[in-house]
Amino acid sequence: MQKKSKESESVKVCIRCRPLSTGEMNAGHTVVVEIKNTGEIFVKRPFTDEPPKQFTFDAAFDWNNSQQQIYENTSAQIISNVLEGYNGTIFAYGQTGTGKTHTMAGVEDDHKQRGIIPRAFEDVFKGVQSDSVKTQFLIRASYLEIYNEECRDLLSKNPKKKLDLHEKPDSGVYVKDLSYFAVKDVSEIREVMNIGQKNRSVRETMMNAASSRSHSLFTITVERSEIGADGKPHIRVGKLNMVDLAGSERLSKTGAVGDGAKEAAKINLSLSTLCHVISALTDPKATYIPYRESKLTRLLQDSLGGNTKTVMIANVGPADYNYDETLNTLRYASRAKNIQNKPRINEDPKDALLREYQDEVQKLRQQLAAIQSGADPSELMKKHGIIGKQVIEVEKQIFIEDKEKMREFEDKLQQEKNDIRKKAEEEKQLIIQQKNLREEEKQKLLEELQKREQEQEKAKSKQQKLIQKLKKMEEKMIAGSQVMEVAKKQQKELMKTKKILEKERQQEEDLQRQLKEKEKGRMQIIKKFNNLQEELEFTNQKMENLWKEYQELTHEHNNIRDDFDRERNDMYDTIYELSNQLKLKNLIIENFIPPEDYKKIEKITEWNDDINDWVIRKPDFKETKAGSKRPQSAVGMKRPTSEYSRIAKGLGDLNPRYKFDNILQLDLDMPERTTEDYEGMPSSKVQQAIQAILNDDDNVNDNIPISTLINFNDQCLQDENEKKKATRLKSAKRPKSAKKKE
Ligand SMILES: Nc1ncnc2c1ncn2[C@@H]1O[C@H](COP(=O)(O)OP(=O)(O)OP(=O)(O)O)[C@@H](O)[C@H]1O
Repeated sequence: MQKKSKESESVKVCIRCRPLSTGEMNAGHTVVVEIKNTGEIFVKRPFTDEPPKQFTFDAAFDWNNSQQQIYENTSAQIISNVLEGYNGTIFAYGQTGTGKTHTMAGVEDDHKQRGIIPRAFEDVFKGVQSDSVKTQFLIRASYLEIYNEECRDLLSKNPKKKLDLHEKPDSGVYVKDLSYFAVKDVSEIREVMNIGQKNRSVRETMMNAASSRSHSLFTITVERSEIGADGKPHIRVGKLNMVDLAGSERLSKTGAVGDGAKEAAKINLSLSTLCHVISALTDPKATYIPYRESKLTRLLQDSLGGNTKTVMIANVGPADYNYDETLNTLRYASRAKNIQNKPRINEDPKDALLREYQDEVQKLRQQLAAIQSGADPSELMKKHGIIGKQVIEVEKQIFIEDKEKMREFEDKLQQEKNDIRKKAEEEKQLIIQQKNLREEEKQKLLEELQKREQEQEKAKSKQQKLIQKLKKMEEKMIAGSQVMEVAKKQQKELMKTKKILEKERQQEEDLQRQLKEKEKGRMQIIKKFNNLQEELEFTNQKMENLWKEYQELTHEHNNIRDDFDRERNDMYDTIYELSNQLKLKNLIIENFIPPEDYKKIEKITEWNDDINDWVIRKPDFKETKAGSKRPQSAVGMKRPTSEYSRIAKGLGDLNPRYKFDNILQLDLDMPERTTEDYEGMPSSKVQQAIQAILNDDDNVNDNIPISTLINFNDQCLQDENEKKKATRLKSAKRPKSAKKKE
């Protein structure tokens, strides 16, 4: 059941401007941004006499404000709301290199430079510690990124795996299969963040040495259980999203190419969808909010126009060359101020993990109590089902009295185990010393003794394991601490004072605004004039003011038109980049995918609105005709066979298609012969030489002169070569090379 709040509240929008970077200073850039502590920001168009543009936000911070001040004034309140059971979102928005990551994560090793996320960790656990001892908490963390319009789990073993978005009517949009880690203290949650950060997609760009190329979302889910007025435990669940968006970047300005350009195009597309969502939410004529057009806006759906308490921190740069981007950020931030959310406490949700957890701990306690009282724990198991089937990794702190009892019980078990061993050893010695027993009898008795000892030890070990398990599970649930009751009260007082101060500051700002309005209106009040001259002067003054106002409005109008032109050009750049990618993909399809395969794929795929992607359509079995049944394998055979093949095989047809198995037989592939056997009678000289070789050595010398023999060798070879040549020319066919497949 979710408690509905009647109040609706606007998204809180704060501005943060970083200092000029060393590079900007060296390049001679000047500061065009001025920030007042009333939440006002003035931006002056460089190299003009135009009056600076002015915007007012809930708060505005410049380079003199510390990370601590930013945290306290933008986020601290949301953390305590989350502990009460509200959903909260803090997100940093702005041009690339303006300090979003610095604001959200900051510098980990430097205590002063830590950003909102690590500071939130400390406040979450402080809040838990300062709560009542009777309140139990379960805290989980998850970390994901949206890279190139794909959701990825930064805590998964495979952080590049694409995850899908799904929606439930009661809990809204969620990421399927996203991992959650239960954490019991600040060091554990910090560890989770560090693991995730190592997996983030970061790249050096012309605007930032370590630019985030993805939107990242760190979520802390806080479940709290308290005993209500009805004496029953009630669970509230608050979810805190901390979002570091990738920065918008003009392709023409950053000169990104290749993967960088592809990333930038996707980043710009999702950010422009965010801007369209903001515009639609604040446009009274809008009938449709384009949440579904990007993964980012789907995940932020509850934070923008939903049931969440939301803070947007718009980051800007101070330098003149970023004037257009700064103005653009401020315009969208200004619109976002008008988004109305309806935050509500999430009470007793169906899928609270803490409840499951409490049930498990309860069962383990009963089991342990049964063991202590000598009852059979297996009876309890039967009664309550298998315990610990779904051990969930969570955190907690045990109640002191239980802790002591548990330690006593553990010590007792260890003592009993030692006694068993000691007793067994004594009995063993007694058996060995018995003289009236035969050796076999002794051996048998010793074996029995050892078996008994092992069984007893096993039973005790089992009990020890049960205690360990219970301890581990209880450690996953954090309980409030009584010691901190006083601190809690002080903190509450502090928050209350802060709220009052904040309210007063806002009232003061409102008054100042009203004063300015009145100043303007004062000139228009009709008053009596003493003479015509006075009336003329007044009218002239009024005309001058109106003319000034008209000029300002004309300027503003021109600037907005320029902005739209610029935005349109950026969109053209993005479209150009996407068209290039499309052309490349078409080229690959046309040249490397057979048209029939392409058609087949096209026929079976469809667009899925839920996951915003193409999917293979599920076959509609009703539409397709019931196909013939797959034939059964012939008895004793490896594959199905038909009557025809049986007959063919029976008639001795060796065609492999009639075989009963799929064994492929390949005969040895012999090379084609290209020589010919010698034919005809050899010449007389050759015959003589052969004869000479066949005869005895002595005879050779007698019948053939040595020169002849020498000549024979040459001549013989010559004859043979010529013959071979002739034969080759006549008969040898050069083997043909394999035909190239078309
Ligand atoms: N308030 C600040 N004080 C000092 N340095 C800052 C401040 N804000 C940002 N920086 C510095 O400016 C640089 C860019 O900041 P960061 O990476 O946070 O920008 P980003 O908006 O997250 O950029 P991208 O969108 O490209 O990821 C970093 O070197 C960071 O340390």
